Amino acid sequence: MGGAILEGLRAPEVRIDGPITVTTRSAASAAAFDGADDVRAFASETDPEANRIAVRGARIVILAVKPWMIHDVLREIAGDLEPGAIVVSVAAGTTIASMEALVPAVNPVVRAMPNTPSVIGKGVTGIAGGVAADAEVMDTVRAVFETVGRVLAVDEDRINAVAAVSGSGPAYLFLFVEEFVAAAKRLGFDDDAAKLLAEGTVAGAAALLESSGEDPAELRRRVTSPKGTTEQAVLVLQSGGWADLFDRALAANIRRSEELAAG
Ligand SMILES: NC(=O)C1=CN([C@@H]2O[C@H](COP(=O)(O)OP(=O)(O)OC[C@H]3O[C@@H](n4cnc5c(N)ncnc54)[C@H](O)[C@@H]3O)[C@@H](O)[C@H]2O)C=CC1
Ligand SMILES: O=C(O)[C@@H]1CCC=N1
Repeated sequence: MGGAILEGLRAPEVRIDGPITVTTRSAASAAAFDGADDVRAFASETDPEANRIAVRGARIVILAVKPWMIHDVLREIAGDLEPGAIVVSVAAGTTIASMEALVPAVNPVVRAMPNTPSVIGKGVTGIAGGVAADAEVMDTVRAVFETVGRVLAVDEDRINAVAAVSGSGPAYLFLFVEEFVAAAKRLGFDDDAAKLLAEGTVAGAAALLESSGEDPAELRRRVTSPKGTTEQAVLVLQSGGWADLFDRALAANIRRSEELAAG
């Protein structure tokens, strides 16, 4: 996810007082930035001080390690944070209070829940601030994530729900596409043809939804000729219990965030 945010931030139209400093675990990942003038990369595998060096002088520190690693990384960097530097975690199920307990009180903590379309500037990110995150801090964090898409500010008690909808949401869409392609293949299309038809349709429909600004129900109506073929397929799909399926899927997602928060 950190890489997706970085890709978005590096887009030519985005202006940042740089360079951006990143750390990765592996030296090979860091080496990918050799020669870049907009990114400095350090690898914790070869430089045990990597994270501490990286945060020195930074106004905003974005943590994108696995949820169960966030606290250890915060303990590692806490003493090197600039006074007032904003600490942003994108980790699922890691509470603001648990992070605030590990950094100086002068460092505002913000939780962000982005998603992978950030890599092409079409991300959706929910943000929630802790006790020291005043309006200026939230504006700054909003501005960072707006460089890679759209931003919704929420209270922290809604961030697990944001994760369930938009954070994980791309995976639901990709699962739909996988199933759609598989169904096309079962109708007799070879792999290439099934992908062209099914993936092309999903990509085209998503672009139409975005560019038209129309309600999806209206766009569906325009495809569904009365007494036509679409109507028959939609009736079958609607009989599949999607509301219950989605409710259960999102509830399972939120449950997992709660488990992660409980440790
Ligand atoms: N993948 C997604 O779509 C989303 C992920 N997230 C959150 O993003 C976080 C990362 O998830 P993924 O990107 O899926 O995992 P990932 O495993 O792809 O990335 C983790 C990164 O952390 C780096 N890393 C590991 N230990 C490190 C250390 N000690 N110091 C510096 N860097 C270190 C690794 O090199 C790797 O690049 C998680 O907390 C997850 O909850 C949030 C929203 C969406
Ligand atoms: O699967 C996960 O835990 C992360 C959080 C949201 C999307 N990916």
